[in-house]
Amino acid sequence: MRKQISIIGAPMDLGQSRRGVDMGPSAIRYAGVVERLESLGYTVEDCGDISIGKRERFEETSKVLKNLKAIAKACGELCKTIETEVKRERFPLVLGGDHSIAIGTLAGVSRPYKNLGVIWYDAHGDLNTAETSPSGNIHGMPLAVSLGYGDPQLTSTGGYQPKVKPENVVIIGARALDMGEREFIKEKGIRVYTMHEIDRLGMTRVMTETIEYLQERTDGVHLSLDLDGLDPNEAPGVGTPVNGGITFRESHLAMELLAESDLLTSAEFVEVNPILDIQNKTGKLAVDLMGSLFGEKLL
Ligand SMILES: NC(=[NH2+])NCCC[C@H](N)C(=O)O
Ligand SMILES: [Mn+2]
Ligand SMILES: [Mn+2]
Repeated sequence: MRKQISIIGAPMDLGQSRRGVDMGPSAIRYAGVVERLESLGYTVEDCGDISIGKRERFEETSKVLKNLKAIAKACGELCKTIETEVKRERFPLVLGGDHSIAIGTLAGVSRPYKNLGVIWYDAHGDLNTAETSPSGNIHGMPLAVSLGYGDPQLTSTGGYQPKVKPENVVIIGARALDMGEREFIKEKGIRVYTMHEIDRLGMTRVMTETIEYLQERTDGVHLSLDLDGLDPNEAPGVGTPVNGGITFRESHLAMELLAESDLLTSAEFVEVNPILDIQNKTGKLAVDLMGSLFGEKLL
């Protein structure tokens, strides 16, 4: 992986209804992300936070795409910031914020690649559109948007689409998929390791298969890690917790195997909500996982 990391905060909370996730980037910084990565030999530049435009929250226009305009605008800005860092040949590490920011992240990281791979580490598929969403919350839609499905104000982020092809996506940790998402997955042939496969095959095999699969077909890989992919016992500070999740150990193993593969070209850690958290446990967990992802060894 590139030895120079650019940290970009995206304090977004408009993609869902629980306040506080906009403080996620601060919580991750307090947990010592910069020092942790520097201790591993990286040069780290904290680019600060992009601006989100909270006041537009009140210009509610649609119940099926809540805060659409403000989210589209912020994602456009995030995309531009990331593109600048990519041009500087730095590794973009984005801190969320709710998962709707992935629309901007993927728009920002994907342009140089013909076949960007995406690992979506999440309890959810985030494959809804306005038609299938049970909530109208855009944080349940960013993967669909990045595949080219959804409102044009979102899919057009960065001025090109799609950002990712369905065959280059691997979802890991899924255990709460809406009906429309299940159909979408089958129709598009997206590779998914649900909790069932993680239990059955073990994380080593899940990650080995994922890495081999992406190595064969992609020219860069983005990790989009939603902290709710982990079990709520390990990650209590998330807005949409789902029981029966990936453990702390399994997640560290997954990060270590990714580090070993040297496959990643960008990453983001999202949905850390300090208001719902217990003494920043989830923020600290995010930094611990980053440690493993960037090559920390036990011995
Ligand atoms: N990034 C997330 N935590 N997404 C949760 C999405 C929950 C549900 N599928 C919805 O569309 O509302
Ligand atoms: Mn999720
Ligand atoms: Mn998510």
